[in-house]
Amino acid sequence: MTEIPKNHPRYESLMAREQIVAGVEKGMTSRQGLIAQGRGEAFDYLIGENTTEGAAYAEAVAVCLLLLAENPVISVNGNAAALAAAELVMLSQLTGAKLEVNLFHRTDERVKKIIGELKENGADVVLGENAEPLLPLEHERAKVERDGIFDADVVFVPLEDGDRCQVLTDMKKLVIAIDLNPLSRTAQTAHVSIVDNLKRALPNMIDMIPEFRNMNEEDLWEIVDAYDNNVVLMDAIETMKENLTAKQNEILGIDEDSDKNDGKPDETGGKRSGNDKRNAEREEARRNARIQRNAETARKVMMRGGDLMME
Ligand SMILES: Nc1ncnc2c1ncn2[C@@H]1O[C@H](COP(=O)(O)OP(=O)(O)OP(=O)(O)O)[C@@H](O)[C@H]1O
Ligand SMILES: CC(C)(COP(=O)(O)O)[C@@H](O)C(=O)O
Ligand code: BAL
Repeated sequence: MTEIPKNHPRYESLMAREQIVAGVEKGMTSRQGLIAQGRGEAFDYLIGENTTEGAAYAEAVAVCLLLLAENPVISVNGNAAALAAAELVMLSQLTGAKLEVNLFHRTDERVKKIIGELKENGADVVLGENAEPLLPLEHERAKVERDGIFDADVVFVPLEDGDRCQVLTDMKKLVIAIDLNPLSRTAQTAHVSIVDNLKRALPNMIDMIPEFRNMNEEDLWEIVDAYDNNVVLMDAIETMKENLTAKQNEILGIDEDSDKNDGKPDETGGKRSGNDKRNAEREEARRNARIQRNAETARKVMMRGGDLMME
């Protein structure tokens, strides 16, 4: 393993690479997983390598859904096991969700190794070894356990493929996905698409659990019902556009802050101008508008999900 100094500007991302490489060396992660991580990194760069407001919102709704579900299952693949085995186990213990290994590049050996890794991190039972081809798919992701993904009402699929995501939603399950690519078929198909790095999303979700754990079901449903996945996807794409525009302006030497100083000191001791204040107000208004739009259109998407669950 290459020693990565903690003060390296790309520390987190380089460490994740080391984890994925270690996962391949242990026989848990596929070599294709290295490429998938690279695609994720590219989108992470565009989103600013931070959890956006929209992603945090999706993470909160995902926690509510996992707490509401009767038979929630967390689907684990080779990348997720390499990046966050301990967090997956913790999330399963805190929400009562089962863990099931489900692989695209499936081999019995990899399934066993991933189960072993989850157990080493404290998991008691991990499904996946007795999977049968129960999903209408012509590849290995069709193999699921009857008591696990097949019977689940909510399936949490960190790093998922669009095909299975579609099939699971067709089976009237609620699907939560983590995918840094808001354009992927997975992100577009899931009911809750968390456009965030798996390594940030899982700890965030674990931290949120105490906030929601003692809420009654009605209040949790209210949060879920008010959610609109389209707003979250739009927000992720908008953030990427804004980041690209800011970089473009930087290259062009356009100083967005040039006319902002009118001499008023801000809380950091610097200067804060009327323009600056107006920009902050505009940003606030824009954020409120997004949330407003969200509230207005939310019911359509998640109520539909809620109805499906009731059927
Ligand atoms: N660490 C990570 N955190 C979050 N997302 C990630 C991470 N690593 C990879 N991804 C995303 O996971 C996805 C996994 O790759 P995969 O090849 O299955 O997607 P895909 O074929 O593009 O999916 P789809 O069928 O949904 O269009 C990629 O879209 C990538 O952006
Ligand atoms: C590499 C991976 C993201 C995961 O593969 P597995 O661990 O076999 O489910 C796969 O979905 C792919 O896109 O190639
Ligand atoms: N994204 C293609 C393979 C899979 O994840 O199922």
